[in-house]
Amino acid sequence: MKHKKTSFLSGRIKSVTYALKGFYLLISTEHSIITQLLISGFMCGVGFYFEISLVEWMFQILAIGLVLTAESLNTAIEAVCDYIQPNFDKKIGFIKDIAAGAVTFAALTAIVIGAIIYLPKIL
Ligand SMILES: Nc1ncnc2c1ncn2[C@@H]1O[C@H](COP(=O)(O)OP(=O)(O)OP(=O)(O)O)[C@@H](O)[C@H]1O
Repeated sequence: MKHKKTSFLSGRIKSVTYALKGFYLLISTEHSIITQLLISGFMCGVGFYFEISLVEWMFQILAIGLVLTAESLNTAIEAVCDYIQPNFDKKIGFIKDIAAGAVTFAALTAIVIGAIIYLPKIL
């Protein structure tokens, strides 16, 4: 699809506007993202409770960002799949499964980071 030629600056501003629109759509309509945000908020509360260090906060925030990013990309892949093939299709099932697998990678990483931060404080 051809777009009208825009200047570098207005092109960048438009891109940021679309990205913010996507961000708003994710946090306001996608249940998986809302669930992850609630878990992230809870983990931040736990972080304040245990008064974790600056470095621990940095790792926790990185882990949260990693999971939210993976979940968001998975949501986008699911949306593309549902758009191009709304009916049952083995290949679509495979694509959705591996996209969900990517979220599992991120979630496992976050769990390990959480364990490294909190287990010594609990045990
Ligand atoms: N069109 C399809 N054809 C074949 N298998 C599908 C199809 N749609 C979904 N599946 C299977 O169902 C699983 C869940 O798909 P779905 O799109 O419901 O993801 P979800 O993670 O449950 O979605 P949500 O993020 O909305 O909760 C997929 O991983 C895949 O195995």
